[in-house]
Amino acid sequence: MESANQTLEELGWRPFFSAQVPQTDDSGAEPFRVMAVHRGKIAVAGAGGPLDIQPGFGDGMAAEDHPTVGDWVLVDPATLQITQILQRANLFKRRAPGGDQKTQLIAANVDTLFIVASCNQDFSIPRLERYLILAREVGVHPVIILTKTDLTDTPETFAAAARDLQPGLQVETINGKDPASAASLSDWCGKGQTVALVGSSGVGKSTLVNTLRGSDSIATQDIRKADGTGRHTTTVREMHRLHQGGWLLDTPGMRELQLTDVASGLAVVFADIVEAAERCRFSDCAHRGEPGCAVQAAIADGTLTLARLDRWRALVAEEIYNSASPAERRALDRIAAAAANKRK
Ligand SMILES: Nc1nc2c(ncn2[C@@H]2O[C@H](COP(=O)(O)OP(=O)(O)OP(=O)(O)O)[C@@H](O)[C@H]2O)c(=O)[nH]1
Ligand SMILES: [Zn+2]
Repeated sequence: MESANQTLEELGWRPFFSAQVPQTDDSGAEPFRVMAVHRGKIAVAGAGGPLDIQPGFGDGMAAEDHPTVGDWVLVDPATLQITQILQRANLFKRRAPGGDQKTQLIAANVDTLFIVASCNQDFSIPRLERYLILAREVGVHPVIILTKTDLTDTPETFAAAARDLQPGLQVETINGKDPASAASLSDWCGKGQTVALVGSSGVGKSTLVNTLRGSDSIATQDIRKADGTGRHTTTVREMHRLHQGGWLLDTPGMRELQLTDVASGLAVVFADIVEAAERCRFSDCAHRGEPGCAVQAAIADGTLTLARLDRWRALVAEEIYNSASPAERRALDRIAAAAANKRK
């Protein structure tokens, strides 16, 4: 069992969570971390070791009131029931596929989001920007990981372009196949640390995961092959132990997260444009040539590029669309179709 013999601190326990447990609580409920959510049971781990508990907590309540992997919960040792989900430091969720707007929880309490991209023709600033917006929206610390440094003579050019995205942004360049190179990520992968990773197909996420999990990942695979139970297929979401003692939350849902409802993340990543727009003469300025436009002024003096303004416009339009209800979307589709007809 991956989670055997961990102290609470090693599981990621910290003052943010302990402050939520009343000192005078005589219910006897103890903190556990949700390690995996299977179809028929929830695997948790606490100071006394791992435990399987029955699902059911939160039934009939909103999606957010259900436990998800990474959560800290209080469990009554007598009944083995969850009595409370502690307030989350952050929560990754998405709209369930299909038009019914249902929310699916992906992961909770992630310390660091690795945004993975590669140093080659796939490197894309707009794509990195989208993941950064997601990180800011969720409130998780982002670190940009640029893989495949061994395939380029100029990894620093890629790193510099990424660092330009936001002041103070952490950017690491690595060869994901080389454990010594990936060791530069230790700060975020040590005991008690929880990481998750996103990035498009082929950038080297699986490779990096295998390197970070080290012998554990090989051991786990071998066990799964040997017992042939196929239990992996019944696991919905799971925390994986990293070689350096941290935890990785890695699921397809996590890797493929899309932007939805990220208005505040957008405002943080494009704070320069938002701040300039506040200085425009007209409060409804479209920044398309109006007099007294501070955004156009920023472009003129070189502090803002037109390309960045265009990316912001496209993301704002997308955010409006994605956050709209199905009826609003149909209206937006009609407006777009009418505009396209006019241009013809
Ligand atoms: N040279 C080199 N190759 C790498 C590196 N990282 C990954 N690769 C290779 O790139 C290819 C894609 O890597 P994956 O780890 O499968 O990429 P992924 O992001 O998991 O892709 P998906 O599973 O499609 O999401 C594989 O052939 C890897 O061996 C690296 O740092 N250097
Ligand atoms: Zn303006």
